[in-house]
Amino acid sequence: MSDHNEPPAQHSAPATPVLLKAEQIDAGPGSAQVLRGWTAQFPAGLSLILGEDGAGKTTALRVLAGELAPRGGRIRWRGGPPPGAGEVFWRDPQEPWPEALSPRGWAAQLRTQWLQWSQRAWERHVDGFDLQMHLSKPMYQLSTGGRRKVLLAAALASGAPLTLIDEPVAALDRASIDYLCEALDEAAQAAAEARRALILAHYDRLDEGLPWQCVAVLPLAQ
Ligand SMILES: Nc1ncnc2c1ncn2[C@@H]1O[C@H](COP(=O)(O)OP(=O)(O)OP(=O)(O)O)[C@@H](O)[C@H]1O
Repeated sequence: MSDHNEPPAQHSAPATPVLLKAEQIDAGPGSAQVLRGWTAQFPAGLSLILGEDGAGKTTALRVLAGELAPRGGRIRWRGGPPPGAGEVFWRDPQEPWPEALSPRGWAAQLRTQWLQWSQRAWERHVDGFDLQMHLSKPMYQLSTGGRRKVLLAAALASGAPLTLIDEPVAALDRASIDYLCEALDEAAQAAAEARRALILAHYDRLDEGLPWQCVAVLPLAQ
């Protein structure tokens, strides 16, 4: 980007080698153009896409996940083409759940799908988010916060090379937010060591103590 009036797309430079790059991405849902020339670099460990409501956080995650094709620009993963579906853990929290799928049933599916799935981590997060009593219920019977916690527990247990999480604390109670921050702190270290990228999108930094490797700022009305 050569326009000197444009706000910086990258708030802090990654401290370790870059795993994932978004280069000059133009994209948006439907006919909307939400991202214009979006450029960001994500290293191993924990990173944040930071932006206000409507800034394009979900759009950015969908592009990184390969769910939404950009109209311009490109995604690079480990120096090559974009990550394949088998490398990315991503589920739009707004997406409806299959009828009759329970958290336990979903975890059983994910265990076969993700080589690095940690059953121990899943069970710990189930306890940490107080999900035990909901494990056998269909997802649609859980509250919005309950479904969000299941999604977080699964994302953090997946061990996927690239894990993308949208609006992590939406509809969460205080105790669950505290547990999430502890779990993220631990997951950040594990991801950095295993050279995996864990990327969240949110409107603030959640907890100043979290070891953000990179904070990519999405300005409103790019
Ligand atoms: N299908 C669509 N067609 C047109 N515009 C859309 C569509 N879906 C979303 N938008 C608009 O695109 C903009 C960016 O949406 P996006 O969901 O990526 O932003 P966000 O930062 O995640 O914000 P929020 O947290 O409000 O969802 C918003 O203004 C939204 O209203």
